[in-house]
Amino acid sequence: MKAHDPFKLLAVDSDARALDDIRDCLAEGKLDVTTAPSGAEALRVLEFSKVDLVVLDLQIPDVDGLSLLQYIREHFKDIEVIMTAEFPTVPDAVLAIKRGAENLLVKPLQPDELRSTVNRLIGKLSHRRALVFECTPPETYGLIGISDGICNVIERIERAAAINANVLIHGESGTGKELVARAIHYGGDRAAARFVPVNCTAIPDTLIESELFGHVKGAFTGAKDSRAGFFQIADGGTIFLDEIGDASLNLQGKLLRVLQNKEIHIVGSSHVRKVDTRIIAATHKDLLAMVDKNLFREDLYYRLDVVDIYVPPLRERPADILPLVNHFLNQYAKEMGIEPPIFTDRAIENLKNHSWPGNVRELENLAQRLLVNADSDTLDVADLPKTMRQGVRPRAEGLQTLSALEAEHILRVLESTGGNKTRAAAILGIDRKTLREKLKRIVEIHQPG
Ligand SMILES: Nc1ncnc2c1ncn2[C@@H]1O[C@H](COP(=O)(O)OP(=O)(O)OP(=O)(O)O)[C@@H](O)[C@H]1O
Repeated sequence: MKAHDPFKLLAVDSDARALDDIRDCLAEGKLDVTTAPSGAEALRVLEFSKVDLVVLDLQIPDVDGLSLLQYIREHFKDIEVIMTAEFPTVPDAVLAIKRGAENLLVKPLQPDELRSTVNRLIGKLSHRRALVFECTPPETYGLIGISDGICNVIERIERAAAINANVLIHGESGTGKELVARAIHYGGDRAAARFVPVNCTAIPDTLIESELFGHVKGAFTGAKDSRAGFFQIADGGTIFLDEIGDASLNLQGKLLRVLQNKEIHIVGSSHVRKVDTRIIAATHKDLLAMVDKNLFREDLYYRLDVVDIYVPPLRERPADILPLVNHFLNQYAKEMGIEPPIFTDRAIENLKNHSWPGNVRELENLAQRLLVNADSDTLDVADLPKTMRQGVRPRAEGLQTLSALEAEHILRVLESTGGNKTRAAAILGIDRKTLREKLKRIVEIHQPG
């Protein structure tokens, strides 16, 4: 989508004459008007195309207009809605406004009133669209850091944003891969269309096609309504395939086919549909090693790896630690309405010596925790978590057993993920079950008696 594309208005009314009136009244504006005679048809339009504005009658035959309004609010939060009704009651009008409608207009519609309400909303939508285009972050794309590592990443983002090729981002968990993907999307000419993050580990094998390509009503048992898939939602925009290294071979095959043909089969429909979707994928795994072991398709790898961006771990760019921690302290202090505290030199030294297994995510969580617990305007070593208090670890004396070292590392990683076991397992390179067993053993060892 471009900044000057017309806005799309969907008029929903069971009365064909009312729909004609709306179309006639708004024909001259900066609008592309579509109509739907029922709620079901309206849902289909909403899910398969990018609508900006809906004029929705309260009394449509197959669904309560107020419920449809609520559905639109929950699923398409950027869409503006104007309700219409022939004999609206005061509670209806109050509920419509409460559920987020701009206005409730009484039928028969007065052309001047409809036009002025629509124009007001177009003003709002234009402003929002301009913000999307103008707010494209200039030099750093929202990435904080001064190290050579992060400067190199920013340079690669700029190059990737200027073209339309697929991108593969790799780096440890929490290094900022999703932030990089967003920067590429919002820094390029797809910024006005959607950025759709998809976690490849979260799609059950049985639902892959319907999740990716959508389905029509009745396509399978339980498909009560038509639903758009990720590729339709991201048409004109970008799909961010997170954890692509965990995609099943089945999912890899389906993705490869869309990348090759640039078209999708909506489940239950006999039509194919062209899609124009950019793919940015990310992983913390070594995909080439997986290709060697036949765990990742080589043809898919080369389709994704057109532009390659590596985000280094935080321990390899210690120069970024202070700017990052100060950025998060300022951000959260502002939200809490307090002055951000300042680190002592000793505390800064300890932050730099920490290995940051959870990377920037760990540092962000730490900043938040420090602020919540802060009881003075300085932060010293004693305020840091236990694992960061020693500074440089003792090397010769106080040597630990391998299992004690493992336990310490596991607990440190868990702390960095805020207790999230799935993420901790991913960072540690083990599955959740193994992590659970190891934790059980750690608890047993540390139990008194
Ligand atoms: N350079 C940076 N500047 C500012 N914030 C950052 C930076 N890098 C990461 N972050 C923040 O750190 C958090 C984790 O980043 P993100 O989710 O992008 O990491 P990721 O590599 O995609 O992690 P995962 O692989 O676990 O999904 C986010 O809140 C992100 O905004």
